[in-house]
Amino acid sequence: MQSQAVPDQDLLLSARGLSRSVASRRLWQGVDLEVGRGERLAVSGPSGVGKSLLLRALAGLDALEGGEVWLRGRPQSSWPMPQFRAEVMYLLQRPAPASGTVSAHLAEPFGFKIHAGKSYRSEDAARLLEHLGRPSTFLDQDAARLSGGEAQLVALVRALLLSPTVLLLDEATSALDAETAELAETLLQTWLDTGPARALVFVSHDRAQQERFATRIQLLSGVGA
Ligand SMILES: Nc1ncnc2c1ncn2[C@@H]1O[C@H](COP(=O)(O)OP(=O)(O)OP(=O)(O)O)[C@@H](O)[C@H]1O
Repeated sequence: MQSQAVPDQDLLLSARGLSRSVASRRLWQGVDLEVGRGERLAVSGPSGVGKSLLLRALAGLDALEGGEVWLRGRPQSSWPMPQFRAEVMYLLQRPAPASGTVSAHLAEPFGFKIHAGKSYRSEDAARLLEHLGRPSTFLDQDAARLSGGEAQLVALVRALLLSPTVLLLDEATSALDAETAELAETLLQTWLDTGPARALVFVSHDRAQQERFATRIQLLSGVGA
């Protein structure tokens, strides 16, 4: 896997020499990655090569087998993990089931200790949803009854409200119609442009989305590929 140098002052998330096996099968090794301020890095590769597992490793959701990940130059292993995960957020294709209203679901993480100091404002949620073509009444809907695409929109808004530094999107817009997917891209672009230092890493099987949205594409090759 090749990596393109990001100037030190812009570097947010980096990885060196990552490796991963599942059931004694080596998926990848020696993986280096860098993502800098404002970047939208696409991780590309064939099905089953381990793209999701790479994003999970970057997010600190799986123990690293080899190598290290750094956030703003500080090794993942030295961060309190809840704090690291509050800054490096991973969104998967099928968000975990939610309950209550959409608004209650969006507000929920603001009650977690790690997000103390941040506060939920329903007008912020409504504004983000409006960018995604949803009226403010959407906040009152039953979160358990959302369609797959709507659940993805809510997961995205929930993450953006918490203002992470790096957002890792794993097929996180795959259930959206083409028009709404483009609205999500525009919203993410705005989020990147308006924040202090933010970056995005995403996996998408939609080649057109990858080409139109990525600022850089990094190929993940399996061992022996
Ligand atoms: N927890 C696990 N235990 C064992 N094997 C796993 C586990 N998670 C993933 N795998 C296997 O690791 C390989 C890589 O999975 P992963 O989901 O990362 O691939 P991917 O590149 O994201 O695939 P796709 O493009 O199809 O979504 C697959 O063969 C998968 O079956």
